[in-house]
Amino acid sequence: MSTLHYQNIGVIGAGAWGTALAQSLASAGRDVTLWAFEADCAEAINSAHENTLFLPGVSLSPKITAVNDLSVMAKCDAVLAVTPAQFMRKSLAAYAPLAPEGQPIVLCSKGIEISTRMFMSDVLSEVVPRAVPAVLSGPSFAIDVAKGLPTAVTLACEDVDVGEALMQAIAAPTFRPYLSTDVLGAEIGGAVKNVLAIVCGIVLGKELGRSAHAAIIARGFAEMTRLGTALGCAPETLTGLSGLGDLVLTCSSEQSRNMSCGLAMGRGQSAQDIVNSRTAVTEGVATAPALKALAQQHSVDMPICFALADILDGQITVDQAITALLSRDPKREH
Ligand SMILES: NC(=O)c1ccc[n+]([C@@H]2O[C@H](COP(=O)([O-])OP(=O)(O)OC[C@H]3O[C@@H](n4cnc5c(N)ncnc54)[C@H](O)[C@@H]3O)[C@@H](O)[C@H]2O)c1
Ligand SMILES: O=P(O)(O)OC[C@H](O)CO
Repeated sequence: MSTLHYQNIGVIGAGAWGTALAQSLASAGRDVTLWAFEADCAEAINSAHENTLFLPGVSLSPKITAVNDLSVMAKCDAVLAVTPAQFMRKSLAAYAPLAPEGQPIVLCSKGIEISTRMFMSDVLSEVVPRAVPAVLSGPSFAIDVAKGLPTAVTLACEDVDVGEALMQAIAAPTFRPYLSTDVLGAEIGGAVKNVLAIVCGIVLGKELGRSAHAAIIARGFAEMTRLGTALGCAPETLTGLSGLGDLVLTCSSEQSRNMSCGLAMGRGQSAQDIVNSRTAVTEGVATAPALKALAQQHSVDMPICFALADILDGQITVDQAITALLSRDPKREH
């Protein structure tokens, strides 16, 4: 049992997920300060207790204080970083001069930075090296968590004492974190499953059937495992909540932004048009090319993920990708 105790929790990023996490933390009795990038979003949360921009229709706890000023985060015992992956470096860089030595920063976003092929923990170590890094990831739709529907997630931190204290702070009646020390392993699942969820959406949008859908999930999991193994992650992390757990959720629900993006692509819309029509982030679209580059750098074959990257950058059409995947040489399963 850790002797550390975290009561004041900051959340950087008031999108759907940051807001849902703030709500869950408040339900667990924590004092929560939620930083919103948009000043009017912070104002709406404080005055109407609703995030009308990113999580409309959920009545938020009045115990959540929203701010538009990052300096408040420095007074918190621990901070959750929840801005989309492609904005994470910018948000952390703005916070870096304020961050106290040894403050735990829990990365809750899922993706790989396009320009550097870095996972969020690599970005954090580079930008705020004096923070203690942790990762929270697993099957968790923001709306479910905000409504108090139950789920379980992986909470990874190499410092076991800090990890245990974070687990105590984040655990809520219907939100159950399981502790791990495999930070990178916990990040891989979240990044790769978003890419695979788009592919699963395409499969269903093209009406290729549930058998093809299940085959993509299983072969996609094999790709995730190959990458994780090459990068030194523990196999049990990949079969856990942040890996297989989140893959199953995201690939099987139209509620997922990534899955629904794929569905629309399978029905003929371009990814760019879909992304442009949304205020919400579709992380897999940005992560797919970064994932392809990272996997190639490590000589890891991920044909399903590569096919999506090639569709997104216009090298091949959806139909050509399907034909190419189906005409690969037969192989051993393992
Ligand atoms: N929504 C979910 O169900 C869910 C669940 C688990 C994890 N996540 C992950 O959480 C992360 C955040 O997703 P979300 O769903 O909360 O976001 P969202 O789609 O609800 O909102 C978009 C977010 O982007 C921010 N933003 C837009 N422009 C910005 C800029 N220039 N600089 C900084 N921030 C900017 C907005 O303030 C807002 O917080 C993603 O990595 C996502 O994969 C989401
Ligand atoms: O809506 P998505 O596709 O961004 O998925 C949300 C969460 O990551 C599910 O765990």
